[in-house]
Amino acid sequence: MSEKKKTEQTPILKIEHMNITFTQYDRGMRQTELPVIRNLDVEVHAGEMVAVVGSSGSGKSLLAHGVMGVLPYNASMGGRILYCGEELTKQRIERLRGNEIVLVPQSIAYLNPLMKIGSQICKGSKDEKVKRKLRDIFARYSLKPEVEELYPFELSGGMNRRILISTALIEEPKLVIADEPTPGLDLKMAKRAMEHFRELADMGAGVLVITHDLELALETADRIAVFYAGTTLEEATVSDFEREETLRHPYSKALWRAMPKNGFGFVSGEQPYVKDLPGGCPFAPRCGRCTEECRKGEIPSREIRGGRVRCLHLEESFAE
Ligand SMILES: Nc1ncnc2c1ncn2[C@@H]1O[C@H](COP(=O)(O)OP(=O)(O)OP(=O)(O)O)[C@@H](O)[C@H]1O
Ligand code: NI
Repeated sequence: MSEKKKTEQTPILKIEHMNITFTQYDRGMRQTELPVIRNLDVEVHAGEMVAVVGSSGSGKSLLAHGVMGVLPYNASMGGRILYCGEELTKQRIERLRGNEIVLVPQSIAYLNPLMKIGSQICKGSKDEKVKRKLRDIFARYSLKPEVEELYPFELSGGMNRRILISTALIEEPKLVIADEPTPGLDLKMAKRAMEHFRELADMGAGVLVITHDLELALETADRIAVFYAGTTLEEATVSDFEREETLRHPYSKALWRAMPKNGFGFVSGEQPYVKDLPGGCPFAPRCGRCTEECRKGEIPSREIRGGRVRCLHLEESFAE
């Protein structure tokens, strides 16, 4: 699909200024607020596969759960989620969840331990069409037909992971959100799963894959949202990742340098825990370009060369 056509269409999913905050009580029963996701924007169009790439604990699963309407009771969410141009209200997501909008959850603990694999995936359906689709999916993921009659505890972790993916993909979803769908899979299976998501996008669905594996994402996705400490620092096309110079944010550039083919570059320091988040840019404490300005207030998201970025130093780095 051409870039132009893409921007003219209403996105399947549009997340605007998403905030997710936990309310906690400390020992003195004092209430504290823990802002885990702040001001996050992401868009997914029909026919597009977007990968949200971020490290552990950055809030990726919460982003998925926020869209699916399954946040824990002590979390509150702000901002707007639009599905096909209309607000995705609680009632609407409850209706669409599991059919038009599917989640591939991060943990295989989401499988029902008391239900045989076959009926679990087909959700009890006896429909011949569903059964045929199940057989196709099994063949694709190298699962023998006998597996249908087994329970999750009888399968290995990697097999259960494939079952989890199959459970979501037996539907004909318009929007797929996959939360770390590949851990525990060998490289061949991981690639097969990503290619399966790619196919769903090519058939017209919007696909949002959440992962920490940038390299795998670059092989299959169209765009990458670089996620760090609860927000997106950059949205770039996959081709922007071919060279360090075409990337916009210093953190994305650091991720680029850390890829094996680019020399395993190392950036010192750690992603801050939400409680200790500095004001301003969350990457500031680790950034070579950081100035006083970066540590003050919110860094606005700006559009530059067809992507988006939150960084104050663009003018000098892109004087070209
Ligand atoms: N119920 C909760 N109460 C308080 N804090 C929570 C709760 N659930 C998650 N968090 C915090 O929110 C942050 C983000 O969690 P989340 O599971 O979304 O991270 P993630 O990016 O998916 O990590 P991983 O790669 O390990 O799956 C973490 O720092 C976690 O401690
Ligand atoms: Ni997670």
